[in-house]
Amino acid sequence: MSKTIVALDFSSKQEVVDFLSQFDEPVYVKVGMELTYACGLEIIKTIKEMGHHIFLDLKLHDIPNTVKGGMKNLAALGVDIVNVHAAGGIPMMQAAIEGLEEGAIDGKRPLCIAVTILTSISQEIMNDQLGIEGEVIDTVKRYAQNAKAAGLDGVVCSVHEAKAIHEVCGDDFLTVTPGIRLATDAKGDQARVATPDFAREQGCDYIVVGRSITKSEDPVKTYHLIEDTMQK
Ligand SMILES: O=C(O)c1cc(=O)[nH]c(=O)n1[C@@H]1O[C@H](COP(=O)(O)O)[C@@H](O)[C@H]1O
Repeated sequence: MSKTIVALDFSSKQEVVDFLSQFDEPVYVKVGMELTYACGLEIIKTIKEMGHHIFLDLKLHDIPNTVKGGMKNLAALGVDIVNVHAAGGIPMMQAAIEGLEEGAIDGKRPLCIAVTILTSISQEIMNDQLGIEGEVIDTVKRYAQNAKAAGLDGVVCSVHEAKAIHEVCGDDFLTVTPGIRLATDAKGDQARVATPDFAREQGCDYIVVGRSITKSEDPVKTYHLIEDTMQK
């Protein structure tokens, strides 16, 4: 199974089809709000028909009853992973699982993971703007433990927290890590970044890579370079 999830942050179906047509193997892709708001959930069907795995990244964050209803409907799409914000609290995350179980096709629900502290959030932003005291790693660990207590399958975190999360939540608890940059890439809007090499060393289960692949001159070649690094 591929360990690289490619973020399809595009605004049209044509861009998605053109991008994926370059690959002659199944790719694990992430469909987020940009693509969903442009194309609707119909795009899931298109990507599934092309044979790819899908992480549907809609980051649900609302009261438990609303998240439960939302997840019940998402479960019917047959995607592989969905997510919520851990900041919604344990009852909201439990409701997400209940909704997924109710809506599951053939009794098999998608994996559900919780976004901890976004990789675009620095230590300073977390302390000074969000008003959360202490170190980022401690908040991320606490959110991960909440996610595990609620019955989720893993978290989204930065590479820098993956090892600590496996230590407190176990090796089976998934760490999905965006904020991936090649050594030559600019950080852009991300704050807590790391290379694929470091992600492998830290034991990340999956890395999420967007612009380093989608905006590269040869996306297929860059994808394989990154995936080979993860599989070393
Ligand atoms: O949930 C996510 O996927 C996510 C969480 C997070 O903390 N940081 C983060 O960057 N992401 C997503 O990961 C992708 C990163 O894109 P690039 O920065 O272009 O590699 C984007 O689609 C983000 O929405």
